[in-house]
Amino acid sequence: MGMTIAEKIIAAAAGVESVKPGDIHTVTLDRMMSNDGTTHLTIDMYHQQLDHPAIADSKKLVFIVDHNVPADNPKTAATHKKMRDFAREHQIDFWEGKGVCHQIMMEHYVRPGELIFGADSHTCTYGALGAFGTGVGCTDFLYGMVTGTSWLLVPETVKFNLTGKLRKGVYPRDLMLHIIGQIGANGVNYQVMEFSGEGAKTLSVNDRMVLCNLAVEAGAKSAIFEADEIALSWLKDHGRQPKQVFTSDEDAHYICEYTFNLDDIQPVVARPDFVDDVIPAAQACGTKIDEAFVGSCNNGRIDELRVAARLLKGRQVADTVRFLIVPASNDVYLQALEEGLMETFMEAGAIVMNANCSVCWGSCQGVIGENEVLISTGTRNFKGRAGHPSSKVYLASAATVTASAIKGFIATEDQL
Ligand SMILES: CC(C)[C@H](C(=O)O)[C@@H](O)C(=O)O
Ligand code: SF4
Repeated sequence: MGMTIAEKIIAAAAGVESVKPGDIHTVTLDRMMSNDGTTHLTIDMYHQQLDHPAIADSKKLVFIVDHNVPADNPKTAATHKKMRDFAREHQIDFWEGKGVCHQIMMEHYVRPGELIFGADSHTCTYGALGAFGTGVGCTDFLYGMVTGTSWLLVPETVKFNLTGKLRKGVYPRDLMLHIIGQIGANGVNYQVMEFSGEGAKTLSVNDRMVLCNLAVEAGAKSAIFEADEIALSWLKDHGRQPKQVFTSDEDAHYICEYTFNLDDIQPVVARPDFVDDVIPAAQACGTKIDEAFVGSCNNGRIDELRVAARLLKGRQVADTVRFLIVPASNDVYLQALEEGLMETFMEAGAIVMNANCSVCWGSCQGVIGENEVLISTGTRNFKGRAGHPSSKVYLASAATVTASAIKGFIATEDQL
């Protein structure tokens, strides 16, 4: 029986010839990332429950402060200090205020064929480069930190065959929200979403990140694209070589297969409070909004900033709306500066913030008040995600978010 890309990565990490879904293996981790959401808890466990043993390989560890940065109160300042001190003591790569963890990982670390654990659910993003990334809790992270290994139950793989090409005015974000709407928030629980087909070839690494990143919102253990020439040339541009490039065998086993024709996708929104409550954006048009947000590890890259700038050029953000634009990293920020996008944002009356999770995380910047409505390119829209429990979050593409910020109510770009 052949193997899928994910199975081949796990087999290599386990040092065995082959694996199959349902097997449990001990795997060697290529890289581990943890952010300020939970690293302080891992460090506490390390000191209190393990009596501070040696770290297996600190060169494989990356700590990133991105969720509440700069610190917004003494409690988060203390968690950051704990991370900073620990990273210094153990020579761990440490990033603070330079961008959202997954964006930093993609720009600087991830390589095709790697097995990467992150103490963050959207670690599945790394599949855009043909790596197996998955989110773990603090206990598993700590175990990996001190042993360099972990256990892994080999997941089933689901094939997503993509055909056609997205039409003008339709974005990868619409495609992925549409897919989640179709398969549901539990659609691929503990399974790998493998994207392939001629439609996959029309997607850039940025586009693939949008798809892989949101996979966990359908319950996925991981998500992956084959590291093809598009991924390899992106990697080369970023000064890295693959660890190993894997392709799925002809006779690999898939638990099921779906086909999505990209030509059929239209702009959509996910309604509050469920990511899989997806409807055509046209049906939500007219809903009054208080805040709009372009940013996050899902949708805060240069592509989305360019879309926002294109629509904002010569227009103004509605008086009744706060429009937050937050680059996913400083590299994205610098690129936007170079292209003059920041001027367009400022002239239009948007609020540009430092690279961080911002209101996607909903505990630091831009939180929304009682009964307020946010339209967001963030990852989640459950009750209270962006602020007050009575507030509401619609998820949409950067184009729909920007058009809505200009109009003051949910609108699509063709309505401008
Ligand atoms: C803080 C972190 C553990 C959390 C996650 O795991 O995803 C956050 O990034 C989120 O998006 O909700
Ligand atoms: S941007 Fe949002 S989804 Fe991504 S890591 Fe930050 S809080 Fe989590």
